[in-house]
Amino acid sequence: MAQQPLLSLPEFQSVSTGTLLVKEPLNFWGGARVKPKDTKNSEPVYEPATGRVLCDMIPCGEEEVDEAIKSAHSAYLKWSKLSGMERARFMLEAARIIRERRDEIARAEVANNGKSITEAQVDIDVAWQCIEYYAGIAPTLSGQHIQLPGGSFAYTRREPLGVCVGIGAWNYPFQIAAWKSAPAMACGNAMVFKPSPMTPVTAVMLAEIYKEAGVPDGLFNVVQGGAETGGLLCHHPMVAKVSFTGSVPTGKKIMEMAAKGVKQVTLELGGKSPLIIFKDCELENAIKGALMANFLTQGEVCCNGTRVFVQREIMPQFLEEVVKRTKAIPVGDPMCEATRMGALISKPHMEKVLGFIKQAKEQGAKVLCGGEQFVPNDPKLKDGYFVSPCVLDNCRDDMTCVKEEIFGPVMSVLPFDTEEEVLQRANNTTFGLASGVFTRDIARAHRVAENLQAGTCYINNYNVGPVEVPFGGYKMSGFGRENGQVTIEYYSQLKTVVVEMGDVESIF
Ligand SMILES: NC(=O)c1ccc[n+]([C@@H]2O[C@H](COP(=O)([O-])OP(=O)(O)OC[C@H]3O[C@@H](n4cnc5c(N)ncnc54)[C@H](O)[C@@H]3O)[C@@H](O)[C@H]2O)c1
Ligand SMILES: C[N+](C)(C)CCCC=O
Repeated sequence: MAQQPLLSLPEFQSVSTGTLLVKEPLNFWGGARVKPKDTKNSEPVYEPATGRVLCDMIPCGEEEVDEAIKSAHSAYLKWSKLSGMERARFMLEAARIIRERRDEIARAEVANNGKSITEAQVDIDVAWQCIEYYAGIAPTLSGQHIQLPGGSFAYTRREPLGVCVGIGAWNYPFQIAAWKSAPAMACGNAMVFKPSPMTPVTAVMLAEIYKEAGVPDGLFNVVQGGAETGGLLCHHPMVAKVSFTGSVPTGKKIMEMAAKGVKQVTLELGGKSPLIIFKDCELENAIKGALMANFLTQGEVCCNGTRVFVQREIMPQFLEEVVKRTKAIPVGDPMCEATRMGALISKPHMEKVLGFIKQAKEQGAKVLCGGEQFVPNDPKLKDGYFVSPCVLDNCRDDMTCVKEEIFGPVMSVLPFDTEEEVLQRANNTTFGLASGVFTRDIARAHRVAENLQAGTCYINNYNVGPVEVPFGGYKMSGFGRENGQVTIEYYSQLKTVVVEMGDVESIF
């Protein structure tokens, strides 16, 4: 196994758009970066803001996946024997290192993903907060004592699952790796993580940070690759669980593969979430909420509220203000502090998003602003994948832009008249990840939250995601949860121990 020394993270401090080239191996197991065995299936990875090649993604084959999983298993044997307090100390140290290196990691994330530096910094903050949160939970994991007749008793033990696999999407590369590894590690598991082939750069930085924090070698491993490598992970007999973030079609395949080995699965899938704005809302907040619900990370957010239902009486004021503010969103170099929207993940994805907008116009929607490829003045950004943020009016529920996940900066606005009507329309989807409601009427807010078929309902806000709060879907948006206390149940199993204090009463 060829191993490289740790990459010094501070070298990312000087990264600006168009300057980063990643040459170091991007796999990590056995406590070090590992060079790929075979470079024949390598794929270029692009910097979205410039269209320049940032690095090569070289997929791991069967032998490498097996090495990574065995490395995880040997770490699991040590890690699972530590107390929660001991595990917490390593995790808190990892959180501290991430906090200290926030800007370097954020810059690498921006170069690879294309989102604005302002958002990337928040993502890194959420990552260390998640690790800190689960470090706090690790020492509290405990079982129950149950008294039985005659002095006998039973107790339960919350035990880890073993080697867990994490498979991530490209929109929150570092954060997803933290959301999966933190609860897994708190419960005593080890993890092999596969990032999206489009964003291979930052997960390995997290692996180095865990190593520096002192966790056993092999506790958090990174294998690079796409569908084939993902399949090898899901089928491996030493894997106990797969936690997946990505699209619905891939989620179905993951479930099928995991079913063959009766492995546990968490699926965090896509969405087409409704945001309902009643005429009695505080309009300024509702407008800000609609922008937050649609334009974070260039609209590439699973829980975005992309179907914005506005009560007919306030539609003119809502549209006027939302369009004015959408037009004012600074789109451009994602490394600049003033930028609020960067570049989409890839050229094909940008073309797909523009295709949805074209189709929306053909089906009768009216583009009130944006919806075009945007070429910033800076010559180095001329080949970047920028799209101007778009507001669509005259939308109907049967249009493709209203039914399908676009995963780009496109807000579809739909009028409604009554609460009953809007609830029926909002729930008329196979997705169920998130939802939102703006109203001053407390009773209505809770009634609507109760009746929306989604894993999250935001009242008078949207897309806030504190790590203490569970996150996950209803219907085809998936199952299982990330974040919050409940996620412990998805990374552990309960053993019951029954203790007899008297003699055995046998009927034989
Ligand atoms: N609910 C959430 O938390 C959440 C968060 C982010 C993104 N998403 C969803 O993810 C989608 C966009 O991300 P994407 O394009 O990376 O999704 P994707 O499904 O194409 O890929 C996700 C991951 O699965 C891997 N993969 C693909 N085929 C596989 C297979 N056959 N076996 C094993 N692994 C396989 C990919 O390499 C990648 O790592 C959107 O639908 C979005 O809504 C959901
Ligand atoms: C925007 N949030 C709330 C951070 C969620 C991001 C998770 C998925 O794309």
